[in-house]
Amino acid sequence: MGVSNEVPETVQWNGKQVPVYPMETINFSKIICQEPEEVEKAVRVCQTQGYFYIDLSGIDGRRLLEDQEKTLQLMHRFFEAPIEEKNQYGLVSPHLGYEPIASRTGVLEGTKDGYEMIKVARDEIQRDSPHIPDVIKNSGDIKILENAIAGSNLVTKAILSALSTGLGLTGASRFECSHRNDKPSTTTLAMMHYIPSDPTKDKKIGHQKHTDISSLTLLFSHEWGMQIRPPGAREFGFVKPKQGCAIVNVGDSLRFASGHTMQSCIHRVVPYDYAQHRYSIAYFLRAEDTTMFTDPAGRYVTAGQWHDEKFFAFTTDAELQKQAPAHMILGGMHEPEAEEEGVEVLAAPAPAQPIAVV
Ligand SMILES: O=C(O)CCC(=O)C(=O)O
Ligand SMILES: [Fe+2]
Repeated sequence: MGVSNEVPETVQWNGKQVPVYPMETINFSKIICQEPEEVEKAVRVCQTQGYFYIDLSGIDGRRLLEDQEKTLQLMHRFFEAPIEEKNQYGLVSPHLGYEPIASRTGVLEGTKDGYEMIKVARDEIQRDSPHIPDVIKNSGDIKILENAIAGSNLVTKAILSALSTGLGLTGASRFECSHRNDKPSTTTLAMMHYIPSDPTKDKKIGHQKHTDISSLTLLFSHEWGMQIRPPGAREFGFVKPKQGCAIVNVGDSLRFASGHTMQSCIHRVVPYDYAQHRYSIAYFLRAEDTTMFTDPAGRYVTAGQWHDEKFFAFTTDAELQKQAPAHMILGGMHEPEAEEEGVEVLAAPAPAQPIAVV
């Protein structure tokens, strides 16, 4: 079969045809220069969709792609280590430390999550003796983590700055002014490992449906599994990993800071190939802890408070989570009548077939 560059519209998954949603691509090199057309496109995409690919394949972004490959190697070494070594400091705070598999609600009714995660906070890595487990704390490892964090910070800040320009924000009202590098925030690099799982029988599955707390999330993964639910869409569908690109999600903080005009991306992770391990790296650019905004309930809250409340909702047991205000997990985004709640209904057990495109 010939190789096609076309994105297939649907893919066979879990016994039915599931959409593969297209995403716009924003060029990082153009964003750095704030080229007006690219800036306008970024604003439009954030207002209408809340997600896009950022193309890092040019000279300016390529280094970051290399840093991510090094981070992946480090992650393999970390996740293969014994649990006592991974859990040396436990979860020091919500944005720092190790979370074992099944710490949160899973993607299916009655399941727990199917991933383990190590988070290294941007503020923490700059301390003299950061809480990073010894297994990834030699000087080479620290350099890799620093580069990944600093590079991701540059990319997300450049996007943030372009969005401010595109919205005509000036002075202190520009988004960067509530994301200053030297002010405390929960900004963090999260490295995740999803274990192989079969949704027809396993009880530790994927990553529950949510919007991110962050302002912008920069996400790298070579493997399929990420699903989004675009604004107004009746069902979840996959997004395709794209060579040379990372995925950017708008999170709650930027939605709130934009007066709720930007869309927070509703997403989740499901096992695509049930036998596959999946690795993802997410940089969560968050607002300074003391930044104030109005949440979907009309409360005037700090970014720190929104983070803590939402983190609690994520990690609390499923019954309590259901009692959390509806706007909490989805950041005030609305879902049209749930035609399907996806994988809860497990029609057929067949895993997805690999797709013949690159
Ligand atoms: O693993 C992924 O691809 C997404 C992870 C995610 O949505 C999150 O950590 O917020
Ligand atoms: Fe997320």
